Amino acid sequence: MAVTTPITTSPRSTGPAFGATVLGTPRVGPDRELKRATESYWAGAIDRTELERVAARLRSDMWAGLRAAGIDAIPVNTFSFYDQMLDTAALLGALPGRVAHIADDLDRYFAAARGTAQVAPLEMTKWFDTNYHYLVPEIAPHTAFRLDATSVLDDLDQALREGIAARPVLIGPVTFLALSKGVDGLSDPLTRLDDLVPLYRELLTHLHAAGAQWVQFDEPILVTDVSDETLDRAARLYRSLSEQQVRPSLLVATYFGDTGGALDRIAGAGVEAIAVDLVSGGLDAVTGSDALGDTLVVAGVVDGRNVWRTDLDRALARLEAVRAVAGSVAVSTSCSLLHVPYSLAAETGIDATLSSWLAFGDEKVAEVVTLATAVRDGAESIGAALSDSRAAAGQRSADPRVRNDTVRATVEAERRHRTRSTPATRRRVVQQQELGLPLLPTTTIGSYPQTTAIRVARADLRAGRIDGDEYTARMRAEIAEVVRLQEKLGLDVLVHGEPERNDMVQYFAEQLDGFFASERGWVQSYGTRCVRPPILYGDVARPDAMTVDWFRYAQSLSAKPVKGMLTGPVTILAWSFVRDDLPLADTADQVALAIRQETVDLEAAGARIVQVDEPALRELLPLRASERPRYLDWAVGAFQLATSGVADTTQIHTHLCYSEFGDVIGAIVDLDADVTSIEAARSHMEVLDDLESVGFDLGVGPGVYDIHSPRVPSVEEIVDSLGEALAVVPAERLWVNPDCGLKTRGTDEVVASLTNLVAAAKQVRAELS
Ligand SMILES: CN1c2c(nc(N)[nH]c2=O)NC[C@@H]1CNc1ccc(C(=O)N[C@@H](CCC(=O)N[C@@H](CCC(=O)N[C@@H](CCC(=O)O)C(=O)O)C(=O)O)C(=O)O)cc1
Ligand SMILES: N[C@@H](CCS)C(=O)O
Ligand SMILES: [Zn+2]
Repeated sequence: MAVTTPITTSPRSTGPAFGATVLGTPRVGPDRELKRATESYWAGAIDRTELERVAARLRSDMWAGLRAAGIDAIPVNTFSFYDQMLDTAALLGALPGRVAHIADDLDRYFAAARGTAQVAPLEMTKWFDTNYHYLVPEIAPHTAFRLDATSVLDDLDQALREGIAARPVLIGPVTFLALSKGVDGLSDPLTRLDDLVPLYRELLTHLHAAGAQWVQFDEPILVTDVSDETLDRAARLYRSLSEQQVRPSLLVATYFGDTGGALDRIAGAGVEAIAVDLVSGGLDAVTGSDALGDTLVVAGVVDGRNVWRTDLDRALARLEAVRAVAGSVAVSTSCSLLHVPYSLAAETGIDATLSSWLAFGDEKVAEVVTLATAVRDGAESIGAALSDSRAAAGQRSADPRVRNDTVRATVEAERRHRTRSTPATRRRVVQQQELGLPLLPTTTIGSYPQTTAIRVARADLRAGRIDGDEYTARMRAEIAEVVRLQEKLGLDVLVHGEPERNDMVQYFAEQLDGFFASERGWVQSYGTRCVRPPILYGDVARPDAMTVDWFRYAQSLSAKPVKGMLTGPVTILAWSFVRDDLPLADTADQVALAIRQETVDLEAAGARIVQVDEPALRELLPLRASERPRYLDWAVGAFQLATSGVADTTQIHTHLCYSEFGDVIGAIVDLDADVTSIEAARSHMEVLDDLESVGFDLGVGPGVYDIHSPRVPSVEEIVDSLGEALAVVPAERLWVNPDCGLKTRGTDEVVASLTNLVAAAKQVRAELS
């Protein structure tokens, strides 16, 4: 791969021009080395020195790889031991006061991330519309911001010692505060933006003195519907930073959407460079701007969050359009590569044809460099790469695995089946006759602890140490154990525990046509937890039933109803790498049809209740309000298509979690699920008020305790939660369940918590009768 030299005219300030960069990198390690080292550190198996050695090595390898590939401006400080928002809170002296007593800075940091027996962790929530979760900093009126730049400066120092053209990356102050939570009476953390200015100015001074020539401020908040007031504040802030005499050049990075009017405001504030995401949109904002004549535009033409090979012709056309209006242009990924796996080279089970359609992290880096070469030397200089790109695109669109006319015809024929014929209130009556459940029925969300024994069985199967029969026997033993436990605890509606699922999306993707499930394509979801998003490349069909045998076995062990347990179409899409050659709404209907077939098969196998989980319903909600109604329309439609194939007597449950539901409350009603279990413990049941206020009159199970914490809730606490719920929801519609599945918890905590949950339900039932 040709190494690029600077290709552009110099921007205003001192930083050297560059032609090829990425906005950020994965950090967990190609083989999840950081995950293993961090978890070993937590377990006391390695010390801090060893953990830091692993971290330094990962950084060093990443930078060396980027440099060798031809990237001429390398982002640093994109490493994190847990999360970049938490790092920023630490940088600004804004860790919560409740961890201040912990002397060791790393342990203090981990305490804020994970909590300890004494202190609660920070809340965690979705990073924009991705499957990455960040920790939500808490900002009070009196939070005394104080700069602690040790970590950034150490990172920079390591990079410069290794001869890296390093560009430190920081979360921009506007995004940092906009995503923080106001506490102790502070309603809007952004009102404290001016208080951060001196710290960021001081930081620029330190970074400049240490040798940084560029600094990147990540401001993805600017692609959302921010108010004019926020834009004014942002422009003032960057004006104030750019007016500083001695400093590195400033790059403000926007990504995940269209910058709209924010682009001109930030360019006009005097920063030297702006990064724009030209994959999710944004070209019109750039070409329509007359404020970029002196600005280096870092053009994100290589998709940083999906895995398709870049169409080089299309990317070059975009780069040309940018070059026509910008002072200069550099080629980049659309966002950090945090959201894609490290390298296609690690995948051994993928066929060469499919592989030729894809680009993971390493391959995207190579694409950036190729495009930068074309910008510098002309398109003819990358003739071979252009031919390859065109050949792969042609081959992909003609491949028979991509298009399945039977699937398309069936979806077309079934598409109108989106409603259950009988209204929910009448269904409730027949379902109650069928199920005969007590008032306030108790249940769980589906998964029980994924024990080491379960994971080892799966690893043994993969490695050929055991065969399929032995694996089935081990999973059945787990199911039997979980059913026995639930009978003993006295739960009313049982689950099989999901031991056979490596992941609630990947498990289904592995069995559906149209998906490729990677072996090593790990992507960080939060902290040390990773997922392997499947790649959805073709029309989706269900060759065989996916869950029926496990259900049938579980139901054979108990007279109580066992829930059939499925993942819904929206969540399957949200946690996969989706097609870029078919509208998401169409793919959603294909997945929905497969799930519909499964619900019908489960019903035929004796399931009286089928749960279709949609924890990611909120996650895919577009960042711009104007695009939301269209999304909600197809998302709700897909759920309805998936769930309306069963008889009135079959009760459909759904489960929602990981989000604030305010923006999707109407959609939850429209799902028309007979029972909705929903995360509520951390928000003190507020979601129930929201639901009832829009006329929700279906069954609801607000989570009565938070499964994200190891804490065992007392009977009294759960009774109190149920009291809060009963103030809003009539007893006939109220269910009792935890917030979410129990897969990440230990068995002892689960037994103790569910014992209390059942006792609390019984106590409240007795009070009601
Ligand atoms: C509910 N959540 C989910 C999201 N996205 C998903 N796709 N799935 C989800 O469930 N997004 C929102 C949240 C995020 N929450 C979590 C929670 C927990 C995890 C998690 O625990 N991840 C595991 C990996 C899970 C998995 O795939 N397990 C495999 C085994 C994988 C493995 O490590 N194998 C080893 C060999 C065996 C061994 O030694 O254990 C190997 O390959 O080296 C399985 O069970 O078969 C994690 O470890 O991070 C993720 C998101
Ligand atoms: N049924 C799944 C839902 C998680 S959101 C579980 O229990 O893990
Ligand atoms: Zn959940």
